Amino acid sequence: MTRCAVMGTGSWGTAFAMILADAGCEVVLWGRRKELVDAIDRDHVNPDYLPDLRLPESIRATTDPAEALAGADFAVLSVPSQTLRDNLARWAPLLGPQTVLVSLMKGIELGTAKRMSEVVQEVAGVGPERVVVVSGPNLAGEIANRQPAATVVACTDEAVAKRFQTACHTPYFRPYTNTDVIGCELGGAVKNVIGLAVGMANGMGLGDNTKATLITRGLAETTRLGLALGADAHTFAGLAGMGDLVATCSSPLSRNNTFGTNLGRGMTLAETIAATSQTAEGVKSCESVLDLARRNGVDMPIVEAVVDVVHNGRPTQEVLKGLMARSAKPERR
Ligand SMILES: NC(=O)C1=CN([C@@H]2O[C@H](COP(=O)(O)OP(=O)(O)OC[C@H]3O[C@@H](n4cnc5c(N)ncnc54)[C@H](OP(=O)(O)O)[C@@H]3O)[C@@H](O)[C@H]2O)C=CC1
Ligand SMILES: O=C(CO)COP(=O)(O)O
Repeated sequence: MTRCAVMGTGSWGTAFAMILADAGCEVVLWGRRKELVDAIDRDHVNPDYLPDLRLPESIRATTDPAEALAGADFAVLSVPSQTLRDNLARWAPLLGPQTVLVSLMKGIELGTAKRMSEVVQEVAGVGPERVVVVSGPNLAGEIANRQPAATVVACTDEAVAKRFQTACHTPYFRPYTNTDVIGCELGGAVKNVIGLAVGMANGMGLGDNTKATLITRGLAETTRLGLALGADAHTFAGLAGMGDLVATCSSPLSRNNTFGTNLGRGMTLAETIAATSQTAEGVKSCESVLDLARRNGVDMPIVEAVVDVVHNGRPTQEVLKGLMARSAKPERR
């Protein structure tokens, strides 16, 4: 039986543990808070993140990373991106020699501008063939209801991607493989930033033309960055690109979209942060995505606009005016 450790008892870690258990894997969830872990282990419910979901009884939970990772075929990493490096440094000595690390995270590291799979390789000291990325239109709240969804399982080694595809394939969750890890990760990280922008437009009372423009031009700048980094343009037309962008930008379940909506409605950054209990990766990753773009000479005006609002305190109206006043240019260049 395939054994999976899921590191993180947040909304996606918990929903993904359910997927793996439903697909027939033996699953141990690791969480850092004893009271939450005890509730999952005893009551088969995660009251803090997905209180309406009754988890499969086969899922065990622990606060001991060694217990979670012992004998794991796959270590599925689901903590906020900016905490991965420190967490993984503690977990790396506990990994088996064959354990494949799976990133569910959609962020870029601040300071280094590294993708999560790069951080994993560096900290765990493993090659790219031991790192899998899962990314797609996968709002945890919908998956927890076992609503049909698809995703992308990416690894440079297609055989490894296929192994994890089998491990997480259920009647309601359909994983496709891809060997373009860079494209899949960028799709996941940048869509959060575009989700913030679309949320802002929503909060400002703007309509579907504005939102469709931000989505489409957002995808154009994501693709530009991806091509500069060696990704395959086709990935951005797929589930990890367009698919996730559409889900995030249209759903009130998206934390990034909701965060942007609150800012667009005129809440201050401090008020918006106080109103957000879960991880909205784009809030931090907008800065690291912009950093990555600048390091590679790529123009990302929407990402820059989001940074201006979120981190430089510029009013949304003024930033939007600035985007519209950019010089006229051909759609493709
Ligand atoms: N939710 C979703 O729909 C989806 C999320 N993702 C991605 O999955 C990743 C995880 O997000 P998600 O589960 O949604 O986030 P949540 O905010 O729901 O949960 C965060 C989890 O990380 C834990 N955590 C927070 N800070 C630390 C830390 N410093 N060290 C260790 N653990 C910590 C939290 O523990 P505690 O409860 O103790 O604070 C909690 O278990 C993100 O990168 C996100 O973009 C991808 C697809 C879908
Ligand atoms: O990544 C997600 C859906 O695919 C979840 O989006 P949020 O993090 O914005 O909630």
